Amino acid sequence: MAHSDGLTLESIRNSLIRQEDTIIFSLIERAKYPIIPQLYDSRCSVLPGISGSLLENIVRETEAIQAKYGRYQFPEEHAFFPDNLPDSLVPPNSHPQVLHPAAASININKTIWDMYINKLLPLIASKGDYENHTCVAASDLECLQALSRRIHYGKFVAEVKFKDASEEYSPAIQAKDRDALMKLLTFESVEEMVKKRVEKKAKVFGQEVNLTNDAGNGKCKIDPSVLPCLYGEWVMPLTKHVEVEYLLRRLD
Ligand SMILES: C=C(O[C@@H]1C=C(C(=O)O)C=C[C@H]1O)C(=O)O
Repeated sequence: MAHSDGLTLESIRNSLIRQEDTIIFSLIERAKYPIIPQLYDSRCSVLPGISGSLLENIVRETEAIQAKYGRYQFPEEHAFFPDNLPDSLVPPNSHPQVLHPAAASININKTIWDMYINKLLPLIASKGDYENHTCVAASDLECLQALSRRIHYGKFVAEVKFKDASEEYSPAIQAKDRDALMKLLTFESVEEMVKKRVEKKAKVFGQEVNLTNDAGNGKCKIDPSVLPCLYGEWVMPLTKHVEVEYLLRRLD
């Protein structure tokens, strides 16, 4: 069903499908590098007088620049270090506001950061060193932003689902019944398809391309089985967590 804002569940799902490509390509890029423990450890900071890990500092400062130029005016973008971001110099964008204003209070980037560093990275890279730590941090930031955008897209998914069936969602929202909301918004068959598709995409995007053998030589730049695991254990549950959090505030 199309709403006055033009959103449909199908258009939202198409965006999630396209975002899979971004996530998988960014992970393939990140898998070129090792895990450099000093990058993530605040005790190993090489920056005199500055606290926090190198990755934290690079992310915080990159976000400050991007905030100045308007990145966080868009409701699908969420900063990892939202406190004390500079104001945007760019005039507010004129996109119609689709989400309930309470959406702005939902940011689960701390959880996404921990999942990425502690659970996901060890599945795609092993410990080692690489001279240019900043390059690796920039690659981490690409992955983090792609995952964050996808997971917080749950707000849009929830908005459309609510508009499509407000009479079913409203009583569960009023009763603050998280389990009932989770049940209403879950589509297991869609989740199974997502897991199969991301595995296939990792196989296709990660294959060696050469001119003599179209199918590549079976080598893959990233283990494709990581993808259904990443999506099944973290990306989809966290997206649904965002959906529930949004719905709980939808009638405020
Ligand atoms: C995002 C949706 O909501 C839920 C979460 C899904 C996901 O994160 O991919 C898939 C199906 C649903 O269980 C959806 O219905 O498309």
